[in-house]
Amino acid sequence: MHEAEVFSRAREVADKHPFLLALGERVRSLRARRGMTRKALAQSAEVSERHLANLEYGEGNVSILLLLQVSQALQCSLAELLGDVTTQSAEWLLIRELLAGCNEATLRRARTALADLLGTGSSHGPRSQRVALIGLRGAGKTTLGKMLAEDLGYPFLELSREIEKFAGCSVMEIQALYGQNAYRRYERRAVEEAIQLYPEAVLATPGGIVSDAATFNLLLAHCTTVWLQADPQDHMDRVRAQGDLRPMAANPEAMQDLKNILDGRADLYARALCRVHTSTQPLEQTFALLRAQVRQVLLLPA
Ligand SMILES: Nc1ncnc2c1ncn2[C@@H]1O[C@H](COP(=O)(O)OP(=O)(O)OP(=O)(O)O)[C@@H](O)[C@H]1O
Ligand SMILES: O=C(O)C1=C[C@@H](O)[C@@H](O)[C@H](O)C1
Ligand SMILES: [Mg+2]
Repeated sequence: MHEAEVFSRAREVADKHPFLLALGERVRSLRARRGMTRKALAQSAEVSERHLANLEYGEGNVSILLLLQVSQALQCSLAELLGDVTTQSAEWLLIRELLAGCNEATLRRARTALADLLGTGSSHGPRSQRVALIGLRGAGKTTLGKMLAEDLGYPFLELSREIEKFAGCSVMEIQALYGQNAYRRYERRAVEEAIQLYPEAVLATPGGIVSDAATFNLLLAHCTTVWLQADPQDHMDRVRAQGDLRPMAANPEAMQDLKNILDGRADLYARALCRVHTSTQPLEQTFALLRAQVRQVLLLPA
């Protein structure tokens, strides 16, 4: 090849987006694994050979629907084409296959068995005497958490305050100055430190703690978790009653946003070991229900 030609080819590759180049490489390698010619794959995916060649060489910006057709023709998931970490080795692929189609109860058993195998589980031995209250804003984590800590004689820890101590500024400032990812790192560190320092404690956690799977896994593995539930209207009213009008500020859709967040997180909050609904009775009675459940789980006298 002429030197100028080599140079121009190298420029062409350098100009392509690395993600598209890697995507193309995965398509070629999967096609090879299936023993398909480009023509055969193009026919099966109902795309032109030209389109497929572009995809395989990282040219153009392939449409998501075309990618879906190619993944179906290759009998793999879109995640595999996109290079998701859970598809990046034979073992990952086999684990995915084992779990595909399992119902939620089986997945839960698999998760706890895996956590035990990896030494991060808690299903052996007595329940952790570290009680973590989770739930959306206004659920009652702080109020009920303090009451429970006093009743059990354990220290009470407000995780947001611990985060603020590390960061040297308020949660709002962390989020505004350093962003959501930095906030999540502080949150993880606060959970790790609480686990290390307090074998017995009641933790009030920030409402969004379930958003980070690694942090939430830590919490589930090392704490006795309780989901404090409430009706959306109660969440809203309680937060407003505390003088935080942010959810309402010039936002007529605040209630819908709150419901969406609650819906989006319900499946995660529901991983908690126990749950107490706080909208069905007044505070003192809710506390009695919480106290009874926690004492039963921790094998403490009623
Ligand atoms: N049945 C109930 N259970 C819990 N709290 C109740 C109940 N009825 C009324 N409340 C009131 O709701 C409020 C709950 O607020 P609290 O600050 O404890 O919630 P939180 O979960 O800590 O919220 P945040 O995530 O904003 O920290 C308190 O003022 C509490 O007195
Ligand atoms: O519910 C949420 O998403 C949040 C609740 C707060 O406690 C903080 O965790 C943060 O502001 C996010
Ligand atoms: Mg609170």
